[in-house]
Amino acid sequence: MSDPVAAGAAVRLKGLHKTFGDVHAVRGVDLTVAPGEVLALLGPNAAGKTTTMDMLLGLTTPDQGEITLFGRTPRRATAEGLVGAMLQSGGLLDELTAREIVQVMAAQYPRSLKVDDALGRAGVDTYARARYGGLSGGQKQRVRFAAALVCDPDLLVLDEPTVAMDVGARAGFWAAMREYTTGGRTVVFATHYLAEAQDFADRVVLMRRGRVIADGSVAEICAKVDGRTIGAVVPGTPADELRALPGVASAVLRGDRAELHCADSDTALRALLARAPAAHDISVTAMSLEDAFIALTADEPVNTEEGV
Ligand SMILES: Nc1ncnc2c1ncn2[C@@H]1O[C@H](COP(=O)(O)OP(=O)(O)OP(=O)(O)O)[C@@H](O)[C@H]1O
Repeated sequence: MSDPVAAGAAVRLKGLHKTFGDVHAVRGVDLTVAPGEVLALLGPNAAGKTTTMDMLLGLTTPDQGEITLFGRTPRRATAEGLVGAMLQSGGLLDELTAREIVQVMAAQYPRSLKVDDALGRAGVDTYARARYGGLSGGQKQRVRFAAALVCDPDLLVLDEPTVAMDVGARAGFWAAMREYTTGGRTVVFATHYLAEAQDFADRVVLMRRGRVIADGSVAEICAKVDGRTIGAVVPGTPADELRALPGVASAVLRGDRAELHCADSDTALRALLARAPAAHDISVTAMSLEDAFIALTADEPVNTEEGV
């Protein structure tokens, strides 16, 4: 490894490919994650996020490519307790209590947090003695989080960690994550909640059809998509006239309030004020992460399981 960043990387994926029958799920993913980085993996359904994470953790073998975690194989890094994971798949034993599950996990590692500490950080204290099988979906997620944390890992890998959590549980989860990352630890998480990526990630990697199509900070990803949105109250101006203004790509009118999506917002704003001099309450905003996500994955069928 000649690249010093790659040499000291928490995660290094090089030329990863994975095929399931006819489905080429991951098609040449290269990714280096520095220690201390919090990386959100985004993409539509079937983009290859879970397959990439499973390979990263050594749960699935790539057809091609190399994976190292802190310079070790995934298996070795996991055995040394450097990696904690919270995955969509893999059930925990329904008969055990939350506390027993975390105890079993802790016993497998050379160093670990105190079980009560992990339970407390994950917000499980109040139902630690309840059987796992009897817990709600969001409560189970938090037990999984405690189980991932207990080895006191340097890298946490989380696949849609807040699925099934209510608003309060989700806020508690991210507060615990902030505490965990304060010490410079690394997190790779996949999510469909773009606000979580926006609020929590240092870096966003956008996947589509098995490839990385954008990689950067939220601001950098948003800047990949040209355009801005102009909002304004425009009394008596028909939508078709707004749509026809130079610089405007599309327009939505709700009552007198217009939202103009613009390829060239300077030109559009001048034209708007010329056409509707009474326009007021004007705002010009950059693309949100959601706008960028939709634009960059635009021809992707929504909610399909097709990967080819
Ligand atoms: N074990 C498997 N057997 C067959 N096909 C699989 C398997 N695992 C994944 N796939 C396929 O690989 C593609 C990528 O799936 P993957 O779960 O990695 O996507 P994802 O980005 O995590 O999607 P989602 O957001 O829906 O969780 C999909 O087409 C999926 O059907």
